[in-house]
Amino acid sequence: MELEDIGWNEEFAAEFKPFAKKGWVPARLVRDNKIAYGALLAGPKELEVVMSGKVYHDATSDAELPAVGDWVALEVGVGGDDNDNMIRARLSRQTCFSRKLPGKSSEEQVMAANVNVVVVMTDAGSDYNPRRMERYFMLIERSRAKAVVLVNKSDLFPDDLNTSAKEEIEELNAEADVYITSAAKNEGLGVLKQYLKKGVSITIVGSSGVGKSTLVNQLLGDEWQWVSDVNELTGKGRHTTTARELLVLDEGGILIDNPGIREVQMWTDENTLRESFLDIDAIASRCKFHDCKHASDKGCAINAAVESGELSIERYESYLKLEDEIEELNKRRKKRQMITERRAKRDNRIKARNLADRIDYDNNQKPENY
Ligand SMILES: Nc1nc2c(ncn2[C@@H]2O[C@H](COP(=O)(O)OP(=O)(O)OP(=O)(O)O)[C@@H](O)[C@H]2O)c(=O)[nH]1
Ligand SMILES: [Zn+2]
Repeated sequence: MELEDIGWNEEFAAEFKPFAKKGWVPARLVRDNKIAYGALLAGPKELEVVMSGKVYHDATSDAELPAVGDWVALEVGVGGDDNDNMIRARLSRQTCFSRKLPGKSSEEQVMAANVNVVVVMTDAGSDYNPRRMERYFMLIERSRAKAVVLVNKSDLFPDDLNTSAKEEIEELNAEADVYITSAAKNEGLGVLKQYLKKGVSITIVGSSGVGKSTLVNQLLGDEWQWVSDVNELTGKGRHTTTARELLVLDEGGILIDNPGIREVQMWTDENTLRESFLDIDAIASRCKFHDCKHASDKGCAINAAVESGELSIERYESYLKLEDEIEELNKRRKKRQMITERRAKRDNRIKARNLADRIDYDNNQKPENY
């Protein structure tokens, strides 16, 4: 395995020159364990690494800390205890797939660095939501990666439905490549070959249950050939490598899949939910009473629409559940935000765990006029 196989290129090499003079080596981060990172080096070799106090302190926000997919300059074998591989610098990101955390408008969370292609999975059925698709496109455009959309589960829907979803998505974003696929039946996936080339990093996003894992399994093949040469070297079996968030596919291409990306599927909000019921809102505006609960209220336009067949009963029921769903969503988000903040505080403390860093860190924690 060469560095090029895992995404190294001329720009990275140019930026790395001064670091090479110090005896540091390039590595790509394949895992973020919070306490330590996993890094893949030429060889191939996989090492546990920690970030230096300088890298930690120079980061003015969490988004600037090393993330999965980043290229770093590594000092191998300093000290002698378990902290002996140190991230000395992070190279500039050529792309950066990130999201703004809900509630903290300025806080950015990096899901993966240096991703070249983001594959969005949806289907032509209940998952299909043009507003959500637009928001994915927004994230991808900001990341500077290429957008590829799979209208999956094509085996479950009529051809014309699949085609109209595809065409509508193409209208939303002329830059995106859109394909109809069935991950379960391994149909139409061949189009991904054009992206899965040596050194190209891709990641997959989409709602829960849309087929992401099924696609990953198809790409990896039945034998789950995770960077087999690395495995031979480290003696790590398939179960120990599942924690790795960056995989080199045998046929070429690098797959990045981590919890941050997985969670993007929950990244929906009140507005998106409400927008998906705009048609029903329009009907509701015809209700006789302004505060109509659309249950058995007199003069309810929604009830009338259900009776006349203009509105399906299923859609009516999900509309009634909307308010509950929004409340649930907001509760979940608040909880997640609290956990994230608490965890971030703890992790930052742990990351600065070697002694010098720790002293540095503690000094910085003191008030200015201490
Ligand atoms: N009919 C059909 N079923 C599919 C297809 N792709 C996936 N499925 C099924 O849909 C279900 C969910 O698929 P997953 O691959 O686990 O979905 P996921 O996106 O990874 O879901 P999360 O792990 O929750 O994010 C499974 O039962 C799959 O077998 C498809 O193309 N056609
Ligand atoms: Zn009503």
